[in-house]
Amino acid sequence: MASSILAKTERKKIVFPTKKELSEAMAEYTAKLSAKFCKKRGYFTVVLSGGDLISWLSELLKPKYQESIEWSKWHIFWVDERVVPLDHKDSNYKLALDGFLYKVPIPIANINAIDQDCAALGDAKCAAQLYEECLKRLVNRNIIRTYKSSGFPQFDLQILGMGLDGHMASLFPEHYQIKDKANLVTYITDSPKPPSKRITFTLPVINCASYNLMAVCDEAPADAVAEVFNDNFNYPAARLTADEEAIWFLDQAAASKLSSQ
Ligand SMILES: O=C(O)[C@H](O)[C@@H](O)[C@H](O)[C@H](O)COP(=O)(O)O
Repeated sequence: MASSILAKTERKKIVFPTKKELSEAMAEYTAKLSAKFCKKRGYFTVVLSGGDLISWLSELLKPKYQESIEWSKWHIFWVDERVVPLDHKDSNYKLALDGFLYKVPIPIANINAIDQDCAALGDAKCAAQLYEECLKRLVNRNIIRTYKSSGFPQFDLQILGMGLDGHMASLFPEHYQIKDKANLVTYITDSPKPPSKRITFTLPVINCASYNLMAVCDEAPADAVAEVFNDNFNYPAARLTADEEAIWFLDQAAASKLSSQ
């Protein structure tokens, strides 16, 4: 069902001189979309991943955003999560909570973590199934929109990072999860990036989002960035599209291997 409903947009990019400017732009981008969606539908659905970008998002803690953003209308999700107890240092939920979410007035009921029992037991399959059910419940309550008439969840903004091997979310090269078009959420128990057990949105769900912002900094991922911009689809991140806009925010170092900047 999913391949026919995949959203398609051109891949865009903006290169920033430094990480600081990139994180300021990321906060501004997020705040503008928050205003747009809160006005339009009274909700803003935001999907986070793990990694460095959470620290870049702390720009949103600045007073101008603290005061202007309608935090009570935000609903938070994770594009991927490590299946570890929610208070474990490897948990993406804990990372975002400590780094940013605790410090803004988003109602706790709007923060959609994976099931804590599955997480504590390290049961990735169960965690993926329950997270998919959670998405479906929120679709039924009209908090998450659906992409056209497909029934696929459509998030307002998804903020992603990319690994050195070109993975995004927990969709890794040469792992079957990248081909899953039947489920909304799937799982992996042999992730090349530790920890090994994770859940992840599938590619159709990722690409149905209205706005996908991929943020990559530093020299280490520069080769992978160049592969993506050469359309090397063995790199999962090269498959990122969106309904409205799929945009890459790069710092100068991450963009250093691109043929044109
Ligand atoms: O939980 C995770 O590991 C991720 O969601 C993963 O997809 C991450 O976003 C990239 O690996 C980039 O991570 P860094 O920013 O740490 O390089």
